[in-house]
Amino acid sequence: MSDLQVVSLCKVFGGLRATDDVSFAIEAGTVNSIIGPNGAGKTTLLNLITGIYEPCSGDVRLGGRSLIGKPTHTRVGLGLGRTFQTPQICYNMSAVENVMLGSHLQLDSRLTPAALRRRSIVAADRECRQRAAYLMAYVGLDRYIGENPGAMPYGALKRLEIARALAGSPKLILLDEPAAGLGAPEKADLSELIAKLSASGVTTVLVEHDMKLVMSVSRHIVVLNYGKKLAEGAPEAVRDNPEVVAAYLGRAV
Ligand SMILES: Nc1ncnc2c1ncn2[C@@H]1O[C@H](COP(=O)(O)OP(=O)(O)OP(=O)(O)O)[C@@H](O)[C@H]1O
Repeated sequence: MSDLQVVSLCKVFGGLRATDDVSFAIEAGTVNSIIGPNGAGKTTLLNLITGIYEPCSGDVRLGGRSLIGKPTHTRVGLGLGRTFQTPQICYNMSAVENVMLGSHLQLDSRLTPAALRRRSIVAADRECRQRAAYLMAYVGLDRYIGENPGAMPYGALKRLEIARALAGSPKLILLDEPAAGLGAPEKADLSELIAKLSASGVTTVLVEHDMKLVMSVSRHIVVLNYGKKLAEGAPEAVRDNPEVVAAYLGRAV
């Protein structure tokens, strides 16, 4: 069953077709990657899926429902989660509070009950904190729960974003260059975490330059070049596709 469907998606900046009639489907519960040389349109595509950009034409469907024109909180409510290329962290909050932010749609945010510290609000807050702590342990960050993110290494901040995205209970999580800036041991841990996410039923989509990681974790790969879909398929088929190799100018894929 397909979870995410991208249908004839287009985005034009001035005269530049950054996304040019791109269509593909992502199967529920699988790990997928979107790859392509610099400027191929990967980030634009991700921004179209998450609603940062509205497409000129085409559709994005999650679980059969169109996301076009829906605000970010509705997309999150429909099961979309994401991380950013550069971690977007609130440094005036503790690590666990950053993860709690990801649950805000599930909490009662009305002013009066919050100001009166109603028992239900206090209980929900405690539950939210416990779940955030659980998610931090899930991504391997239990030692940082009470820490300020400023004291955390870069690789841990990238995992903190994954925990925050998971706090929104996504059906599908988009990871924007999750391996960028990580060392080899951290990449190995990331690979394990991605496999764990997939095993738990979360559909995963990576936008990633690290081909070793992409080839080892992905079930399905979509290749973009100059805004168009150049190829898609299983890692071996994509790696052996002469057009893909040519697009990477001879770089080993
Ligand atoms: N907001 C924008 N305004 C104008 N042009 C843009 C904008 N965003 C992206 N582009 C252009 O669209 C094309 C695709 O860019 P995009 O960032 O999506 O590629 P990418 O595959 O993510 O590249 P990279 O791997 O370098 O991050 C590029 O030519 C880029 O200059």
